[in-house]
Amino acid sequence: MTQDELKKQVAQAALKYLKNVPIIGMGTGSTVTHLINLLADSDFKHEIEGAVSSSIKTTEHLQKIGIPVLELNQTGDLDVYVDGADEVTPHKKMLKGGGGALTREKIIGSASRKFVCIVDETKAVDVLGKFPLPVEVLPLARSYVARELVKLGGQPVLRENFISDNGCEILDVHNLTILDPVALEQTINNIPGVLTNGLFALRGADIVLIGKGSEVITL
Ligand SMILES: O=C(CO)[C@H](O)[C@H](O)COP(=O)(O)O
Repeated sequence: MTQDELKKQVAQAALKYLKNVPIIGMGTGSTVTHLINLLADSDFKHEIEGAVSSSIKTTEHLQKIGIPVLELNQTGDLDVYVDGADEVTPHKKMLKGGGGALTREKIIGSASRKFVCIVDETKAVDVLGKFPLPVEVLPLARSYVARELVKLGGQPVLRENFISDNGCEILDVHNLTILDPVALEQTINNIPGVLTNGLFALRGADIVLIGKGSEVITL
């Protein structure tokens, strides 16, 4: 199977977590795009009252298939949030933000009782950090934050021609050794000017679905 076929397969397996959930939380990325397409053809789409979306791209896609998009401020905590990841460990810690939606993803994921992470097998790792760690920064703090990230041993690279949905920039940090993802997540978030970083370790996933060969593994 191709990587895209694995993404579609794992998205299919995630559909059942959205059944009988009136207000769903929806992530961002190509795996989630498959999920929204499958949702459009599902027999329970009409039962969904609305969705809280993690990006403008996802909002547009949800609206296109007729699912109303709600603000998190209107809904309170959600039952289920489904999203992809760039890396995930057997302990369900994730590295996310390849698509640049990390801040909203972290907010909605944190405000959800169940975080379902859907990935193809190439994203399953033992140790996080091969994928460059995205750090969303206020533009005026970019250089300062970059220097602080160098002190932590990383090599920050400004994501070219990219402005997040929050009007911020992203530094992709290469070569970090992530021995303690919880500690590093907190350390980076404590740098003034950082909106958030792509480590999802303090609040990892509750369920991880991995598309592997012809099957889907559940952690
Ligand atoms: O964190 C993300 C976006 O900010 C995505 O979940 C992550 O980049 C995985 O994307 P894809 O499903 O396209 O592989």
